[in-house]
Amino acid sequence: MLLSCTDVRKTFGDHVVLDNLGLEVAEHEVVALIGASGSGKSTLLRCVNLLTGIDDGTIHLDGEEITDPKVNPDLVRQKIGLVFQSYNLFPHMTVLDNITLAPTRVHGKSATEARELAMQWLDRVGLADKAKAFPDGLSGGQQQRVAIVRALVNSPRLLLLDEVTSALDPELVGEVLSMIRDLKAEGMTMVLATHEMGFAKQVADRVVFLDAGRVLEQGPPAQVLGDPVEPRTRQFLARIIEAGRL
Ligand SMILES: Nc1ncnc2c1ncn2[C@@H]1O[C@H](COP(=O)(O)OP(=O)(O)OP(=O)(O)O)[C@@H](O)[C@H]1O
Repeated sequence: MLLSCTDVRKTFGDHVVLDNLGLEVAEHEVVALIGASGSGKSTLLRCVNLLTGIDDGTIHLDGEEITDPKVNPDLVRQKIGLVFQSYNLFPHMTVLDNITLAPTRVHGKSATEARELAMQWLDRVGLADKAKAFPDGLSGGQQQRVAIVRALVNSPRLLLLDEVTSALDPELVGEVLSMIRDLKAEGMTMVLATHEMGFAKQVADRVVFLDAGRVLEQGPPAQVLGDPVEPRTRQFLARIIEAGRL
């Protein structure tokens, strides 16, 4: 397994957000996390990227226990890209500087190497002409693609995507989706949290339903989204259908 979360427990005060959660992700697999607001999807992604510490349990990446306090989080984050709903690009920096900042400042790459890599990626996603632009000169879809490139430039083993299409106007969702499909075709391992069941259906190999910080049900998208076993998954999907999101 590339990623193994075992008995992961995370609390905020007396609120148990991840409750002895187990999740395994194989190399090249794309896993979609679904579940009600507050079920712990974002928290799980943040714990995997070591942005949030866990109270108990372990997380292994490629056989290494990354939750071991002796592990350097910067080295782990080099192997795990995380992209947020709100892009989080630095507004005062150009697209190119946004992408090369972490590789040069944190991960020890030379400026030339980082620039070359960044330009290769921007070229691949059709944004090379935006390298010198500032984020506010880009559409939401372009900004999100830049944010994904920023995560990819370290050649991560695992890409975590937290609601990456949720802030976008519907007509811009397609370009981000198609980038993610291309990454899947190239064998990138991804875990994505989403409220968009169509997105999960289109890109995921496996859908994992989180309920109150636990994995309640998982399986192929057609099974979990089309014919779920657990009553709580059925209830959740019924609400999604009511909201017109399936
Ligand atoms: N830093 C924090 N301090 C206190 N509580 C937090 C913190 N971060 C998250 N929580 C709580 O943890 C719970 C799970 O939040 P999380 O964002 O992981 O859920 P989610 O499934 O991603 O929800 P959504 O679909 O709305 O993004 C929520 O009740 C949230 O209020």
